[in-house]
Amino acid sequence: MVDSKDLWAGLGSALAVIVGLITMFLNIVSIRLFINRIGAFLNPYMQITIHEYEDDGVERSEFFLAVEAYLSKYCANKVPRLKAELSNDKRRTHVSVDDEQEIQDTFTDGVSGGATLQWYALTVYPSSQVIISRPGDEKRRLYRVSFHKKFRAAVLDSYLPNVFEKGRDVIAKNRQLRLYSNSAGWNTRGTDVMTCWSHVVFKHPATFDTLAMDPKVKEAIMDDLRAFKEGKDYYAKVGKAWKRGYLLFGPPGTGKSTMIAAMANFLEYDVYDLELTAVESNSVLRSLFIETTGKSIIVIEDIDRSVNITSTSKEDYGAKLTLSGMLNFIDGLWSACGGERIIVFTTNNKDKLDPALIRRGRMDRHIEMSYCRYEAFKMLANNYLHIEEHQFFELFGEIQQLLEEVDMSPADVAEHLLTKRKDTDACLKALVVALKNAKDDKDKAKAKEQVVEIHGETGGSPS
Ligand SMILES: Nc1ncnc2c1ncn2[C@@H]1O[C@H](COP(=O)(O)OP(=O)(O)OP(=O)(O)O)[C@@H](O)[C@H]1O
Ligand SMILES: [Mg+2]
Repeated sequence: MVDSKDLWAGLGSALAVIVGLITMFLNIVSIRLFINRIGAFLNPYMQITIHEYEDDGVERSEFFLAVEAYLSKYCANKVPRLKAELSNDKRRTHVSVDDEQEIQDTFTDGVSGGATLQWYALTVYPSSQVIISRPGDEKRRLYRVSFHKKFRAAVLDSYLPNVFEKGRDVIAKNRQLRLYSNSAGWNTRGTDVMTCWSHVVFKHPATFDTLAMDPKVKEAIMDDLRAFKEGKDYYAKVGKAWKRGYLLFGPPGTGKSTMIAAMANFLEYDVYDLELTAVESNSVLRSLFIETTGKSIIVIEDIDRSVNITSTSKEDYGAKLTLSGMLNFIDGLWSACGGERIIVFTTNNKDKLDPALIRRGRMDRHIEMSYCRYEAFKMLANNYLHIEEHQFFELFGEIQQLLEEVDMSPADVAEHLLTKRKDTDACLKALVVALKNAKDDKDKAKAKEQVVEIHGETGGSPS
């Protein structure tokens, strides 16, 4: 039999040992913490880490991607090793700083003076016990930046936001432009038809250099677009949504669609080509609009023909897509959806449009695309045939005179310049013949009109 006193004594000493061990452990931990703290206190440098994935482990961090783009663009010449990968669409190569490297960057801040920062591109591998459930989980990349503590505020308040901003600009520049169009399709369960965007790579060769029009008007449009693109602070300051509306009007073949492509290439914006006839209602229009992203041009071609949204349809309560829906689309919703969007309407008949739809403030600029006049012709001749006025002085003179009298669209002029490309002289002569024919037709039509007028006035009928 064990004596109960001995039992208690045994338990007591076991407890004392356990308490002793715990105390020792806590001491070690606190000593460690203490040492770490002293170390941190004495270490003049601090670090910030930017992980590749967001906390949810699924989405790649926008900040990480911006840092990667920033370092690749602005610091790549300072590192010995780069890596090249194919872009997602496998059409382009993408160069970035290779892993396990140190990259130095400097920055000057008015308050704290010049700072040197050390970036590290690192890859971390999870311990072997971790079960990998997703592709990409087998390694995680991160960027770590180390700098002197005295720059803490400057790095957090100005250097890192600047890296983010510049990195995002680099990403925007490198990305391929997209052309979105809306169409009706089955939803994923195959139960309902819905309207949604699909996209292809936008590759239109048109630029402002190739667009034939009055150079002064062209320059004014380019200035306007430039001011818009760089106007983020201005729009914020005056409390306006960061958007701009353009109405392009003019006869067929005068370059309205070409102008939109030139705008997209110039601004490096995506294009959303909104087909109104496929939009069943205001709410569909609204959801399509909400899905558009910033840095984009939303286009509605032939707005007068797309849908009957004149004022009369306001009263037509049966119409699902209404003028007021359109007006909301243009102004009301902008403020809710961030900014940097341009909206462009094109039409052959400006007069047919409801004034409410195109009043200034909704459509800020009305741009007339007109028939081909001499300045535009010179540009087309240069683009298509690589010729200048002085080389074909006489023919150019003749064409100049005819273009004053005859309305021919740039599309038609371009067509004549294309047909006999190898023989420049023949091309120009063919154009002169076409212009003369058009002039004859115009003169004949005019004469006929006059005859009708004269007979109309005298009450007789033309024989
Ligand atoms: N101003 C222009 N400068 C250069 N090329 C032009 C111009 N206008 C027309 N073209 C040429 O003519 C073709 C047709 O032009 P575009 O489709 O831009 O005309 P549009 O005004 O949109 O016509 P529509 O009213 O029929 O839609 C283009 O492919 C382009 O090559
Ligand atoms: Mg067009």
